[in-house]
Amino acid sequence: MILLKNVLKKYKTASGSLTAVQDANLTIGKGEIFGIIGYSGAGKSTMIRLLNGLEKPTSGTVQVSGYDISTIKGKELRQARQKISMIFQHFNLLWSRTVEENIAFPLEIAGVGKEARQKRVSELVEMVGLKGREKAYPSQLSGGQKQRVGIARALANNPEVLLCDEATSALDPETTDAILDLLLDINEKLGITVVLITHEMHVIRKICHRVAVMEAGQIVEQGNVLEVFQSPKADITKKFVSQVTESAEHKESISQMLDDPNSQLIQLTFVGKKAEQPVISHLIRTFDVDVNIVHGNISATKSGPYGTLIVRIAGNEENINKAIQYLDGEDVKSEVIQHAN
Ligand SMILES: Nc1ncnc2c1ncn2[C@@H]1O[C@H](COP(=O)(O)OP(=O)(O)OP(=O)(O)O)[C@@H](O)[C@H]1O
Repeated sequence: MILLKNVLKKYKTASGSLTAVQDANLTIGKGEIFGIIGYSGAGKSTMIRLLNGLEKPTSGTVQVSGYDISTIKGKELRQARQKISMIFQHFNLLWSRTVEENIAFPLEIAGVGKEARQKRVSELVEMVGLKGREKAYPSQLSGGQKQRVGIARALANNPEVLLCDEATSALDPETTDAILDLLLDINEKLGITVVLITHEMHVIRKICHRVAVMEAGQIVEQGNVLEVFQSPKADITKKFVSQVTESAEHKESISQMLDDPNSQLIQLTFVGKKAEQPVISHLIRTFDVDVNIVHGNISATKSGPYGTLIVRIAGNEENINKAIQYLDGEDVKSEVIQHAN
């Protein structure tokens, strides 16, 4: 459905050339929800503009829905763009038009007749949960309702790909979750491919199947969301994962416990069925160690549950090491927590 091959994008700037994306290779399957996460300046917006043809790569290939976006122009590019729709952080609605007129707008542009337009608009209003608000103007809507209009408008012409540009970044946590649930529902009902860019790991955890992590223009890590949560490799990925698993308060209390010379703090990561097995009680019975649970957390991802448990293991060094080896053998990822340098 989407293929990026060796994509390089350089911008010309007053002080020379700036590399915004380099060595980007991605394959996104039909019907997938794929997240691209990175901090500001990582190159996410450039990636999305490469996907909808607003930018051409300096070199490399971008293919979407069977179109070679990196080379096509004019009429062919316009046709391709009808299959690729987009929603935005600040909604980009027409303020002088009502909800139904906003949703009808892309249908008018596509030359859809009045009757068919009305029918489609009412289907879309129903789908995004805006029934009863058809005649309202954007200024009379909450942020979440505005994004619902944005989503309905984006779906009007039955696109194959929906690009979401920080679509929940302007919303409060509860509204964010409601909009993410709507995107999930639409993806399941319509089989539409969703590509979203975000700086929030919560968004990735909640709805994405796979994720690519970007830093300084490069994809530093990509994979199945559950696997990335369980074994983040790049430092930046570890930071993103800790966004959902650790609070600042929790980091502080952990840091105070690290000074005890007779125990080790271990972070255990469980996925799927492992989260339900009696690993800890076995640990205490088999090895001569004491185990104290310091912190526990379990989150749902699109592909199953993911849990972290921080335990303090006390005993002699040999027994602690044996206990850690046992945990590794059980396929539970364990990591000794040390002071950050
Ligand atoms: N049109 C442009 N001309 C010159 N430089 C640009 C242009 N667009 C983006 N850049 C630069 O490319 C780099 C990547 O920017 P990009 O907007 O893709 O990152 P981002 O991850 O989306 O960040 P943000 O969330 O802040 O937009 C940045 O250094 C940015 O300044």
